[in-house]
Amino acid sequence: MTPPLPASEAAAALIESQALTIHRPGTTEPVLSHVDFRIRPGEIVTVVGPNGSGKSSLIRALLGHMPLASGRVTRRAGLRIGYVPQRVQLDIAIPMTVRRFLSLPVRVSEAEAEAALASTGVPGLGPRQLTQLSGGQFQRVLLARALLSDPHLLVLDEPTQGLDQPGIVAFYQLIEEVRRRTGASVLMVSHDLLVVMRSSDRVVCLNGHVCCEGSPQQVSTAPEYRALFGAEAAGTLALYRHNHDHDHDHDRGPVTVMPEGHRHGPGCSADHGHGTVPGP
Ligand SMILES: Nc1ncnc2c1ncn2[C@@H]1O[C@H](COP(=O)(O)OP(=O)(O)OP(=O)(O)O)[C@@H](O)[C@H]1O
Repeated sequence: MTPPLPASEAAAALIESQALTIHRPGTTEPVLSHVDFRIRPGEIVTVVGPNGSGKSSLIRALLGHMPLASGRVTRRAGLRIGYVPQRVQLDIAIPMTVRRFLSLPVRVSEAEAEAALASTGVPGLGPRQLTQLSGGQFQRVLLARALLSDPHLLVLDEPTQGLDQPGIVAFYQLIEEVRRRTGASVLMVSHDLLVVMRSSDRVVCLNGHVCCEGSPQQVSTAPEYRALFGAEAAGTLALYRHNHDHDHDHDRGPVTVMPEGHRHGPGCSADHGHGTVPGP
């Protein structure tokens, strides 16, 4: 279990960006403009947005894996991060057992490896080849590996790519359980709009800049979100309301939208209000 933070740091962000701006390599063309972002202890925050909207770039910049054109990223001193990359990047053909994979790059004991696998619902997979795993098993092995460092923050970049609908739902349930058990915050990129709505504390809708941000309920009714996701957004909202009519959180503040003068990316409503969208 991750040790609780001192009270003085309880509300402080684990990672924060201010006016984060990234350019396409070798150009001055912005991939992300003036993004203010923060994740606090214990939160599940999901970043949504169309293909190419800069979601992965934001994650990489927050982790310090990408140079900034301007702005600032602050990570809490001593922050331990468990990273689950996009599945495609680790879909390797070289023979390797799950057990060996879990010891890369830091060697772990047999007991630690088995406990991590058990905690993500795949006990006993240690001797299996990575290439023999199903998509769902592979994602759980990736998550087990990320948990081995006892992270304060789990970062997952489209963790359910290639999974079927029941597999997606089961994976997000596991993420919520991990958060409950370890107290770790979770930052993820996802395309699974409905499941995102159900399992996140906060959703950030990105399209080269922050289009809108707030509780799932707030974002799903925001015009910026609807402009980006169209019919899919409307369907998501209907399902979200249906599933959550017992559990709406009315305490949260209003949706935050960017101040005047921010750049509109393609697909972002050009006439949305600059100011504050009232909460539900
Ligand atoms: N190494 C790179 N060189 C050049 N352009 C890049 C590089 N990495 C990202 N980009 C560009 O930056 C933009 C944002 O890419 P990014 O991968 O962050 O988007 P994304 O929202 O994660 O997309 P997807 O949903 O398709 O994964 C895209 O236009 C992409 O082509």
